Amino acid sequence: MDLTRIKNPTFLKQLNTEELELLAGEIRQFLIEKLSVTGGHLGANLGVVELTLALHKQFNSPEDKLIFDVGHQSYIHKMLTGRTEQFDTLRQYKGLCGFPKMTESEHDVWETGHSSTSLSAAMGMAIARDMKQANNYVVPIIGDGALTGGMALEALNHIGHEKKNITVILNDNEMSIAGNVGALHNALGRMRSAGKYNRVKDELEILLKRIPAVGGMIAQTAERVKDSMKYFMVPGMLFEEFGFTYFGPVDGHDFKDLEENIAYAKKTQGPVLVHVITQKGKGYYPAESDKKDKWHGVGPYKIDSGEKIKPANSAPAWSQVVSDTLENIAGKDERLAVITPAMILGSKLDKFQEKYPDRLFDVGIAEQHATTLSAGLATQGMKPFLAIYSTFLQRAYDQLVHDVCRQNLNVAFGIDRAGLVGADGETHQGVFDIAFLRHLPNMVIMMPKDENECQHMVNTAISYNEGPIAVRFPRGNGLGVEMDQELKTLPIGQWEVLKQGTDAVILTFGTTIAMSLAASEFMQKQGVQVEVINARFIKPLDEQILHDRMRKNIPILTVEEAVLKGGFGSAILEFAEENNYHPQIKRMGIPDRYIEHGNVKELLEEIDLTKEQIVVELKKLLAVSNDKQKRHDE
Ligand SMILES: Cc1ncc(C[n+]2csc(CCOP(=O)(O)OP(=O)(O)O)c2C)c(N)n1
Ligand SMILES: CC(=O)[C@@H](O)[C@H](O)COP(=O)(O)O
Ligand SMILES: [Mg+2]
Repeated sequence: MDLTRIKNPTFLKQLNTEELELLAGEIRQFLIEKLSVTGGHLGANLGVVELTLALHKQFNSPEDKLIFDVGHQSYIHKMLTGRTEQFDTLRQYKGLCGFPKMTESEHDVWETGHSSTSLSAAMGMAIARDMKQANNYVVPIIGDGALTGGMALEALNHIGHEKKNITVILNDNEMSIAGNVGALHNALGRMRSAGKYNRVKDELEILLKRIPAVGGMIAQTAERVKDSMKYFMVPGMLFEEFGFTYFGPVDGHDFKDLEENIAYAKKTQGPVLVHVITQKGKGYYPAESDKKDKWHGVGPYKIDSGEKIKPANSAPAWSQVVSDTLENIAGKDERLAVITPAMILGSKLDKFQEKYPDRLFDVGIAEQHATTLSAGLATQGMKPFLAIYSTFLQRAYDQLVHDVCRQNLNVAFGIDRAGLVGADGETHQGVFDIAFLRHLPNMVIMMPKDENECQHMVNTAISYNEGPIAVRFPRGNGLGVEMDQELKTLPIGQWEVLKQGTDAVILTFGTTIAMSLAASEFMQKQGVQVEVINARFIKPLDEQILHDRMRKNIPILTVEEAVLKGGFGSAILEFAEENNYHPQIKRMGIPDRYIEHGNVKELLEEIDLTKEQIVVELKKLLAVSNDKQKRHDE
């Protein structure tokens, strides 16, 4: 079938099992081909082809609300809702988003990207439905990994209490990005092996109803028998205790099983949970057989061999530099414990885990727990290093404020994916961490200019014992610089002059150093000497340098790949105001809006965070400054 002709999912209602199976095969083939060029979350999507088809056949989207948790597995949903022909632009600039996006389709009723929000959103939609006395279905689809997120458990608790009609589809593939972890994961494992329960319960109820209620004794005893059997037989007892009717485990690749159980669930009053067992990567051997992550998220690859097409850059990944440094230090510092909230592979910590299995803690998708656990570790004299993406650290704001910084605990944060991340887009850009960390008392924030300075900053963070400290670093690979053999500790708050100059100064750090140096070189050719300083400590500031430059009234340009509001540039403005200086200051960075997906270069150009714009801003600064000087001299 020509998949690009699918405009909406209603046609599915006419298809029988064989036709659905045929369609599933075509969709799988389409995804394998398209993503071999664009990359994307192949493994997760290959696992939900049948499930998504069955859901769109059984429910009437968008009246019925299909809510995809994390949303990385919504490609089939997008294909069924008229977006197949956009897949050549998947996760590209101005192209198809890799997560649900309301502006793309009315069928995308909730936007995700961060995990574990679907049940709470579903509860909100169910309450609204009931207040409006409507009767649509609300159907969150949540993975076994996302279910380990605290929000999901908060929502289960509330939904079960309110007994709202919500049909939760648990997509259980035993995987998070890597293998799933946690007691809940183990409980799901028991449920997977427990076999069918629902029909047994129904048959039992039919049998019990046939027993003549002699004086009620038999019926009461029979009821007790049923309930006690329930404890032994209900694989989903955990969910039944939460007030849900549990259906499953259901074969997530068998249309008959899927449709039968979804139909059952639709007829059931109150909260329902359908436990669907799927296989991540299904239908593509290189993904299915992958031991690490079942091709959760991949770049381009060769279809026949499954060989991944590596990008040219041979420099080590920033995450690898951090992980290797942790490994180096772990051998010398018994206090070190490394914590990751379900990102062991993204943070390149698998090798560390092999070498130090007792000092690496994967807590699941639980950033709040990870942060306060780290704080608890620090109270006992240990040195926790929390490896966490900038965007996911947002989940733990109060733990930062209330547990870590207020108690001034020695927690080190390795803030990965700091800055624009590119293809994952607005839900994942790591651009807010400076703004939400800088105003926290006691917090130290630094960012390295290259991998060599990165290893020294990791070492500095671990040897620092005066409170919380964060080293932030970007997604991707480093610059390929020479690495020192000996680790150093950097003096806290000390900046580094990279290029001398007296006419203006650029204060910058991390990924915007290169464009700043290039702009300064360009200005030098025009006879203007622009100093470039590596402001590698975002907090505390290098006050000695600032007093010196501001006293001389040198125009200052700050450049950062982070939000302007509350960012590093704001700190410079605050310093001038607090010390009664009045230099010309201009800030460059991320504007006050969300930055969508695309490659980082395109995104930087979109927001004018470029060498060319730095030159423009420098010229404007100098013009104003010269004018001021002229008026002053007259
Ligand atoms: C708050 C948050 N933390 C971490 C992630 C990174 N992440 C994306 S998908 C994923 C695993 C999700 O597992 P599951 O829900 O089982 O979905 P599957 O990929 O197995 O289909 C993780 C940890 C995220 N998106 N959001
Ligand atoms: C969907 C999700 O949140 C993760 O899969 C994320 O996309 C990983 O990002 P990296 O590719 O930067 O590790
Ligand atoms: Mg999973």
